[in-house]
Amino acid sequence: MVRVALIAHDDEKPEMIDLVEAYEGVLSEFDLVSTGTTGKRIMEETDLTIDRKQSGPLGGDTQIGALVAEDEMDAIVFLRDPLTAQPHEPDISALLRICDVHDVPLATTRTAAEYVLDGVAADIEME
Ligand SMILES: O=C(CO)COP(=O)(O)O
Repeated sequence: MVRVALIAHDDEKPEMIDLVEAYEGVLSEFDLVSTGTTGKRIMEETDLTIDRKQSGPLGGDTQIGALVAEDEMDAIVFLRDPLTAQPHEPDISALLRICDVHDVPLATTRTAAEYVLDGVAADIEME
């Protein structure tokens, strides 16, 4: 099954909820993983089931990075807040880097996320 991670910083969580509601049908076909609070919010607002890792500042990005390193992730949607410093910036950078290393598609904005999710869904349909 296709495995997709959903992560959003606090200021981006409303955008993530809006995106997930628009793509709920597509996302319901995927095996979803998320950082703690993002996953909690998504499950409160939708019928999706998500494997919630730790909250980002407590290691959630690192846990998802480990899945990328083990070639267990197919795509990452990470709606980052570009205007606010995060205490766990090293973990965030490490996740972005390991996605580059393993060539895992990573979207950090709403529009990029739509392209990535549409692409992953199209790949499934072609199989
Ligand atoms: O901080 C995050 C990603 O770096 C997101 O963590 P939460 O989903 O727990 O808010």
